[in-house]
Amino acid sequence: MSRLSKINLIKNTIKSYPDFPKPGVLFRDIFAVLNQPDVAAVLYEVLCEEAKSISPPVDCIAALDARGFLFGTIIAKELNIPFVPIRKKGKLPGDVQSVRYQLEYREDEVEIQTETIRPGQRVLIVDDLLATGGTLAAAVQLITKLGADAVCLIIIELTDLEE
Ligand SMILES: O=P(O)(O)OC[C@H]1O[C@H](OP(=O)(O)OP(=O)(O)O)[C@H](O)[C@@H]1O
Ligand SMILES: Nc1ncnc2[nH]cnc12
Repeated sequence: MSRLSKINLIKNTIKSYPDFPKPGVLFRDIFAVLNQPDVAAVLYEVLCEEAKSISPPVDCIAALDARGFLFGTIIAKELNIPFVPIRKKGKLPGDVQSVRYQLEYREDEVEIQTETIRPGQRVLIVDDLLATGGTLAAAVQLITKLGADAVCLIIIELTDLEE
């Protein structure tokens, strides 16, 4: 299967739900892909190929709570590099760095354990979806605060939030 066919298969499997969780939001459900093992395998393959092609290579994967975890752990295993969680406020023990941000339909705060990232590392941030970009921007800020460099890998980019 060509790369384009793989991407089209993934795209056509993602389900869309109008007006969820509130009017005006077209919710894209990545779980529809994980519900079909053959399509999930294609998605994992595309993500791992993408992550492996990054040059210079990344030192670890930082994935976003919660849907980013579904893909970040698989990429980390395939590349044999550490997995680091970026979680919603109050869920990670020990010393943490925090950043507050605005989502498409609410406000939130994300945290990372300071000991998980070393200055100078190249960190691949993984998430399922980019809407306003607020979550990703907050994650990049967290990585930067710890003195590391951020590279990003996102599955779905919403190009029109009014859709
Ligand atoms: O680009 P943005 O406007 O910031 O939105 C994108 C973020 O919103 C969703 O996560 P959510 O916070 O809903 O958490 P979940 O993964 O736990 O469902 C999604 O998984 C992204 O992380
Ligand atoms: N439109 C959307 N679909 C799925 N997850 C989202 N997170 C933020 N906006 C979203």
